[in-house]
Amino acid sequence: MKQEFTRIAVKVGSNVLTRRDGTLDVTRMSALVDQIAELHKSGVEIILISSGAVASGRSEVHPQKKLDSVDQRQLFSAVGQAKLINRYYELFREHSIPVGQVLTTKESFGTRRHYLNQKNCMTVMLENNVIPIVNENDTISVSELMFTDNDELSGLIASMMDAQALIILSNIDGIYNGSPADPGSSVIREIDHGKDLSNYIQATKSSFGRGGMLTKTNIARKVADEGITVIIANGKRDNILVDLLQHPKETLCTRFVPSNEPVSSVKKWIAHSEGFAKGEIHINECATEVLNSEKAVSILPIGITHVEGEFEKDDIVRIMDFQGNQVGVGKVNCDSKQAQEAIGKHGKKPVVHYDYLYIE
Ligand SMILES: Nc1ncnc2c1ncn2[C@@H]1O[C@H](COP(=O)(O)OP(=O)(O)O)[C@@H](O)[C@H]1O
Ligand SMILES: N[C@@H](CCC(=O)OP(=O)(O)O)C(=O)O
Repeated sequence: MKQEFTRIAVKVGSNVLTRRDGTLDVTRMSALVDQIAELHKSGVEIILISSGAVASGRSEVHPQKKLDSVDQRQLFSAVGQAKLINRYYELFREHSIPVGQVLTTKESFGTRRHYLNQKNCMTVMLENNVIPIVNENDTISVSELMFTDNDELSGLIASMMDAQALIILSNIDGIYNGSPADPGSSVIREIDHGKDLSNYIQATKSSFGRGGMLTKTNIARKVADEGITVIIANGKRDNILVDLLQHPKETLCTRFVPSNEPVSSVKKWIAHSEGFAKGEIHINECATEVLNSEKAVSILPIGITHVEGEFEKDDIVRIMDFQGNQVGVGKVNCDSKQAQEAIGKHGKKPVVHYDYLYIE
């Protein structure tokens, strides 16, 4: 059967993989592995981003004394990740599919070089028919060095690997147009660009999840803007992955319509690099206007009102409009001192070139 996608990233949330008591749901894992194996055999390249390390480690160790949240996460994930990958290894082996483990950190996306190293690693895995299984390296990612959650990580991976679709599997059928607990609300089937969803999303999240629906929605929108279809669906439903690909119209989920404007690889990296921003470039009203137009424009010194923070050439900065709202992210062409000196001057080189500018 002809499929819409030939390369997909699949993110499986903690809740899909754990039972109510926090133990690893091996039956569910096995069902998902069977589906991934079926798609893999039909020619779809798959990158799996799997949560579940902390949840699966929790039932294995029983600390003598009370641990703080960081210690708990480090201890449980160290034990749980080994258990998780071991399970995947055994389950995929039944289908004669080799898998490889990729543990990453937010910092590993900070420089273009690290980014490309990771991309190369996963590309070579796919070329050799190995399914990459990605998770955050929770043992060394602490507080500000952490991803918001694995939804954020999955967005980065889908974008970096030029996936055609990102499928986020959670314990819910999609984004509801009200409280999911309210019988009157239903799943929004399709979300177009620019639709404001903030009224629908509740702050609640499932018992083992980290970010909740809000991060899922923000990530989904960003990734869809880069031309990648994003699907949020229920990983606990039988055959969900195969159904999503083979019977997309009949399968319940929320689908973010992708933008059809191509985004370059560098811009995709910049789009997800906001967390590494070293400073801010504030622009005036006129520059804000042109930036929001359809034109391809760079940030020139003439449109800059002030510069905040200290940065080096090639660092990531936030672009702020005349009202102080963030409108984009870019890679600077000079350091903060040179940018400062050039403010308001005509005929100078761009501080952020269009090729390295991502407007949100
Ligand atoms: N409008 C909404 N539609 C669907 N789910 C929502 C909505 N608002 C809040 N949620 C909550 O988001 C949860 C899913 O996010 P999360 O707990 O992070 O899951 P995961 O562990 O799969 O990443 C749902 O179980 C639900 O409780
Ligand atoms: N890296 C963590 C994932 C935590 C997380 O983001 O969970 P989720 O919100 O379920 O995707 C783990 O493996 O336990």
